[in-house]
Amino acid sequence: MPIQTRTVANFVDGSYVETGNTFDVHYPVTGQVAAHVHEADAALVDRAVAAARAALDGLWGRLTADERIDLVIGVADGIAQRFDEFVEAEVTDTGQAYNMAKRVNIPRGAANFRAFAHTLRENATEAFRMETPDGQGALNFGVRHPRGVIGVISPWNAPMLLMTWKVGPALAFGNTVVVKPSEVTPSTAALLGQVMNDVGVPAGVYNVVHGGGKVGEMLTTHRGVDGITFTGETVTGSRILQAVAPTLKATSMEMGGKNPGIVFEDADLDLATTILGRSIFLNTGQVCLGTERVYVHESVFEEMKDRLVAYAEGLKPGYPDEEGVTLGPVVSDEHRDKIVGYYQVARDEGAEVLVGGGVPHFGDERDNGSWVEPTLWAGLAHDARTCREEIFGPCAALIPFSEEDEVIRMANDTDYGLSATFFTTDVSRALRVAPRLQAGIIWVNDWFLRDLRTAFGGMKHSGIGREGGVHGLEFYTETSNVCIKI
Ligand SMILES: NC(=O)C1=CN([C@@H]2O[C@H](COP(=O)(O)OP(=O)(O)OC[C@H]3O[C@@H](n4cnc5c(N)ncnc54)[C@H](O)[C@@H]3O)[C@@H](O)[C@H]2O)C=CC1
Ligand SMILES: O=C(O)/C=C/C=C(\O)C(=O)O
Repeated sequence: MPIQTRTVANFVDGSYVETGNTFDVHYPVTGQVAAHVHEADAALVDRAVAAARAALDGLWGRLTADERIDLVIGVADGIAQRFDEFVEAEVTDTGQAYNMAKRVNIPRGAANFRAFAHTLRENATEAFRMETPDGQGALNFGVRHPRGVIGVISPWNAPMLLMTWKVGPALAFGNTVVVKPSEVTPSTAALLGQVMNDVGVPAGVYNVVHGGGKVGEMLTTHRGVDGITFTGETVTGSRILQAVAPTLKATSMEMGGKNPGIVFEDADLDLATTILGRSIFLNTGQVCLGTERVYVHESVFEEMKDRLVAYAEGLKPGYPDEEGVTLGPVVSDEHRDKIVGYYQVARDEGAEVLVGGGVPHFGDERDNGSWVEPTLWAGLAHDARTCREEIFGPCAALIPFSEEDEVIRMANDTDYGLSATFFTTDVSRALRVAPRLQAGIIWVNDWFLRDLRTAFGGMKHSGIGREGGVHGLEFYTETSNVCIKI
């Protein structure tokens, strides 16, 4: 499928800005150039931050909450109106199947604006009446203020979903934003600028600057930025925390994972196979919540092994628009090389390769793309690098266990703590095990079921802070307490 090469510009103060200094984005299916992207420089980042500040102090900051919420809901409608353009941009940047972009990533982009518009409408601040020595009392109540100019730094694996997951609440709660999308997948963030103009969001509320870590750092160190919300790798998050320290910015950090899946002996194995198969291989394993360690009770280990291998063998790699395609490329050659490097590490660590382990050969233009085989291993020690380090590819290690306490210990024995998924038909076990797992999100008998009103974030090296529903208010607003003596 030939694709059209696009030009992707920055979006600052309501207008697209080309800098003339471009870098290329590649279509991972075939390696073709998908876009020429205009990289921002420090002067443009300054302009974006100044525009965001001016909007905050200007019309946007003066809107009533209802007026603002109407505009935020308008953005969701505007995404729906340009649905096909967003799908096309997402598919050509990531190589993911049209089905996935159409059913998951672009609709969630719109939902992220609607959900937080409702959060603001439906949640009051606290109020406490207190006693005073004169017997008259006093009334305390909270007043929320937007935090200010928010720098949004987002990754490439679900570009539209993860970028709007930050922009939706930021705008709903009254902030303005400067977004630095991943340099690998910049197109949907740029297109969203068009929607902002379509629906009448004032200039300067939403800004986008393109580039890699250097441009991200211009935001994290900028004195005009009040908060940084980040999704990406843990090592990048750590760098960002160091960079923000001198200017004392608030941060919200969503980072990497090495998520366990557990199959107890009483699990419904059909269900466990289908859900775990999805959790390991969806989006070619590039989902932060996906499973990379599968612990299976020894009594059903061989059966689950065969079932998951059959699942992997049944995946259909193909073009994004091919009927029934269930596996795409990974996002870039660089990421493919990282995954293939781990495939070698696994072999060096003595893994039995149950399926995959290499790079597929198609005999056509896709051999210039960024493909890897879906891969499962057995025979790895629980503390092998393959079982400890985030790979972020279509792969997982299968590890047997015999006791409940043992598997909880192994599941928690990691630097990360983003998600955990387990399968059991025993309600008592579900209630007993779930609270003992050290993860921000725990699913029982399902995976990636998301209610946007719930807390989302990671423990340990997977994150600092929670977003979602009212939890995002902690980061996107600041509360003053007003105490009135009666
Ligand atoms: N916890 C969560 O909710 C999620 C976490 N992730 C994690 O994201 C990672 C995959 O995304 P990647 O794009 O590879 O992450 P990454 O950390 O390489 O890049 C993320 C963003 O940070 C920017 N960046 C890089 N260096 C920077 C610096 N020094 N200062 C400021 N910005 C900088 C990048 O340009 C990009 O926009 C995985 O580790 C995955 O687990 C992905 C989705 C959700
Ligand atoms: O549902 C969320 O808020 C986060 C979802 C994460 C992904 O879709 C991903 O990492 O691919």
